[in-house]
Amino acid sequence: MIRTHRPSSLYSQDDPLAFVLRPPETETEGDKRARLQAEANAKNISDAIDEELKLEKRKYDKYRQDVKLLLLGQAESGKSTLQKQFQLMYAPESLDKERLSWRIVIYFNVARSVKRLLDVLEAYEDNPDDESTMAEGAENTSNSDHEFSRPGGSGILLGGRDGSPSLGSSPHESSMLSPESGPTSKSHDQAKFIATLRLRLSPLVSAERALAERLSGGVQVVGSGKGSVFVRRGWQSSAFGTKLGKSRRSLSSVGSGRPNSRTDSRAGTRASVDDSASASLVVIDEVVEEVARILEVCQEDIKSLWECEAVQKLIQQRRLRLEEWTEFFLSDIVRISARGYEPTIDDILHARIQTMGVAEHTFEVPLHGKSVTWHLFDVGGARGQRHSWIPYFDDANAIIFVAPVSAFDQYLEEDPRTNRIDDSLQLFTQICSNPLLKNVHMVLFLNKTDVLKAKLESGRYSLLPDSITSYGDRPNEYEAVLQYFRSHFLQVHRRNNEQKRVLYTHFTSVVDTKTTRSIIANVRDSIFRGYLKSAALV
Ligand SMILES: Nc1nc2c(ncn2[C@@H]2O[C@H](COP(=O)(O)OP(=O)(O)OP(=O)(O)O)[C@@H](O)[C@H]2O)c(=O)[nH]1
Ligand SMILES: [Mg+2]
Repeated sequence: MIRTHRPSSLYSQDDPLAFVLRPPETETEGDKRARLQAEANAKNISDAIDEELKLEKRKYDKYRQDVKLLLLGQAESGKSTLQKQFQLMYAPESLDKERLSWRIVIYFNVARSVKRLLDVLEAYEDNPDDESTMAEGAENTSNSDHEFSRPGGSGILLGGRDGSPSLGSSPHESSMLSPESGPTSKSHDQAKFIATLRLRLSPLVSAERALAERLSGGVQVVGSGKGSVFVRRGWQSSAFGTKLGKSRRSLSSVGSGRPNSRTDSRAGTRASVDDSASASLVVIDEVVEEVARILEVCQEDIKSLWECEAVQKLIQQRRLRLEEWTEFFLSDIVRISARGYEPTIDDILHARIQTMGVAEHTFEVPLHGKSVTWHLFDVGGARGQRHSWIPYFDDANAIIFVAPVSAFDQYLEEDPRTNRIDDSLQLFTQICSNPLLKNVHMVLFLNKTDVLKAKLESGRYSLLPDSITSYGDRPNEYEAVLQYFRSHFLQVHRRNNEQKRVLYTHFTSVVDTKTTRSIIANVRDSIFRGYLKSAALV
């Protein structure tokens, strides 16, 4: 019946394709065999392609059902540290296997911190009365007009109003130099002491550049802060795959800027490396071994530098502001410099290296006796990195936005005019209002609460109206400050919440494994509730 409605040519008894493809009448037996063989080969290839497509489709269908979680937030907010906590919880053996490869990062953190202390002392020696004498990374005093700026760039960040600190007086220093009494000879001896330390520590300071190059594979990221070192996912295996006995690289051979080919070629692409695979290499690197030897020799000098009165006084006066990891590693330098040192999990959680692009980590997370694959996307948070987040917005199920509440007195490394809390609020506004993310489960981590607490308890920091314009007459106490910052973030969310979605907020210190574990479990459950609903499994 249907036939009658169709053009007659379609109902021809002869298949036109078969007609064209039919063998020539002159085909010999040999030709026929060859033709049949070619047809069989073509069919095999076609079947293989079909199978591959089916596999891809299955993978894609599964990927669609997996949980995709983005960790977003500005640089240094704690995203990668949170990723390590996920790894510790759901793939602990992979973090354990990576343990040795973290040595280079920790050594780099130590070398850079030592260099920084020496730079500050030098600047200070040259100009002891200049309150703006501070090292790189110290706060900028100028021209921001946001809520968290200091009115008129006043001295809240500078401190140091009670005269010039005197240099040096650690036990090691006294025993070395036996300073004479009297201010002139003391300051002379102290200057000599610092000069001696500078000389003794020069191999470590020189090694800093070599370590940076080794870590970054010579890749320089423009516009992302002074001297920052970025790594991609998988750096543990790709950057230090040189095993002893094969093409050794020593301190003297680095500095050529030779890029690591894998690190380079993947720029702008998704970097996805299986955790267990990347971690299984035993990494022995000549550069690292040489730095380990230098550290072993220098440990007492580093300790003296760290404990010396000049440094401690500059810290007290907030003329020298140190990052969390500097304090953590220098306070424990003897352990870290010991022969055969292996980083602990706590060391790994405190180690600092900037993330480049977007790094995907995959975990199997248990759910009702089964397991669901979670893809965790840890992004680089510096301004120059943020463009790379966007391709991941499309199919994200959940976001953890990490905002460091301790950063109220800090400015972006990549833009010293922007206060870090302001930047976090602006970024959070963009995330909350992004139409691609309107159905995403949103979690906010107000992080580095331990650092905030320590700052406030030191009595050296204040949020009173002279430092933050809208703080009003609230008390300068931890709880009040936390609630104040929380209310700012909640307000941003409320103003950009047409979908009436819930915002789950947590006060966190993601270097603290115990508390972070229970927060992760909480976040996992809330994400799963949404996941089950959307997967129509309940
Ligand atoms: N004390 C303390 N230190 C923290 C906390 N969270 C992160 N850190 C430290 O802050 C430094 C920066 O943390 P990362 O996790 O590398 O920051 P990130 O957000 O991944 O930074 P980018 O990769 O540059 O975007 C590391 O040395 C961490 O150990 C915290 O809650 N408390
Ligand atoms: Mg990171």
